[in-house]
Amino acid sequence: IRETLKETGVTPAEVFATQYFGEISIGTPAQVFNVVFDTGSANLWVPSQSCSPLYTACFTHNRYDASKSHTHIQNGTGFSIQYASGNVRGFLSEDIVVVSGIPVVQVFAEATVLPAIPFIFAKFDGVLGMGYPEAAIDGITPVFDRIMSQGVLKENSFSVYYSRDPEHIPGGELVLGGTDPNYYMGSFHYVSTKGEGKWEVIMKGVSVGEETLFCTEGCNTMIDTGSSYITGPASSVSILMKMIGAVELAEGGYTVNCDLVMSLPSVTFHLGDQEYPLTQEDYVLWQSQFGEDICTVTFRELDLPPPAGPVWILGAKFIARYYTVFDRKNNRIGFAQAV
Ligand SMILES: COCCCC[C@@](O)(c1ccccc1-c1ccccc1)[C@@H]1CCCN(C(=O)[C@H]2C[C@@H](N)[C@@H](O)C2)C1
Repeated sequence: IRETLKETGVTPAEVFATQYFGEISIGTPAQVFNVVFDTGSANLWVPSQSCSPLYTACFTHNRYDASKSHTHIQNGTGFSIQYASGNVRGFLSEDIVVVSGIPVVQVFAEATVLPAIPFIFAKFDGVLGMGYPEAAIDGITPVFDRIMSQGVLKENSFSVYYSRDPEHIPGGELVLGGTDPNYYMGSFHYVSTKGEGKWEVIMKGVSVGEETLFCTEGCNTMIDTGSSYITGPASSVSILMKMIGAVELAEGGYTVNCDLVMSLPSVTFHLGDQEYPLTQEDYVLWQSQFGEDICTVTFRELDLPPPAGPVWILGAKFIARYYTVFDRKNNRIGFAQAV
C-alpha cells in the first residue's frame, strides 16, 4: 500500500531544509491533510478549525473542522507534545483517518496552539507519528498499530524511500506492509532496535575517511524519518566539521568552500555488520543563490539531555541514500542501497 510523498525546496537552516510529507484524510466527508510520517514521534495531530486565526501557522494550513464531519467523536482531553523546536498544544478528537486507502478509527489531536516558528515554514499541515506505542503521549494507540491490528498488511513493517533529486524524481514513497523493489538495489541488512519502544539502534562507530573517530564505544542512534539532516553530539560534530574544513554560519549550520567539495572525505556510519558511507555528494547541499554558489553541509550539532541523549540522529539525508524498512514484527531496521 503506497503513499506518494511530496518534498519541497532546500536552503540553509533546518526549517527550510528538505521536508518530506504525504497526504491523509480525516472525517466524513474526507478532509485532506499533508503530514510528515515521523518515526521520531508516535502521535497524530493536525491544525484545528478552533485554532485562533491569530496563530499564523494555523491560518496558513489546512484545519480539521469537527462540525463538518459526521463520523467525528467528541473527546476534548487536553494534549501537548514537545519537539526539539518547541511544543504543540490542543485537544483530542476521534474520527476516521485514511492512510494509503486504509481507514482506521483514530484518536488524534486538534492543534489550537501552533508556534509560528517553525510551523510557518512547514509545507505540511501536521505530523503522523510512526513511532512505537510506548512513545505515544496520553497512551494513545498510534495509527500504524491500528492498521496492523486490522490484519490487512502482508508484513507488520513499513518502508521509506526519500528522493535524493527532488527536482527530477518524485519526493518519495511510504509503503505500509512491505518494501518497494523499484526503489532499492541489493539485499537488506538489519540492525535490531534497542527494544525500548523507539526506532533507535546502537551504532558501532562513525568514520571520517578511513579513521573511526567517533562513537567507538557504541552510541545510541535514532533513525528518524521526521528529521531532515544528520545530527550528533556537538563534541563530535564540531570536530567532524573542522576536519572537513566547514565553517559555522550565524544562523546555525555549516558551509564549505564549493571548490573543495570534490576532495571531501566520506563519512561512514557503522550499523550492525555493515558500513554505510555518505559521500560529499550525499552530505553537501550545493545551491546557487543570487548567482553565487553556497555549499551547505547537512550535519548539525544536537545535544539532547539524558536520558534521550547523547544521541546521533540519522534523518532524511541518510534515508535518501539507504532505503529503510522499519520492521515492527522483528523489532529491527533494515537498510538497502536506494535507487
Ligand atoms: C524529513 O522531513 C522533515 C520534516 C520537517 C521537520 C522540521 O525540519 C520542520 C521544519 C519546518 C517546520 C516544521 C518542522 C517540524 C517541527 C516539529 C515537528 C515536525 C516538523 C523540524 C525542525 C525542528 C527540528 N526538527 C525536529 O525536531 C523533528 C524531528 C522529528 N522526529 C519530529 O519529531 C520533529 C525537524
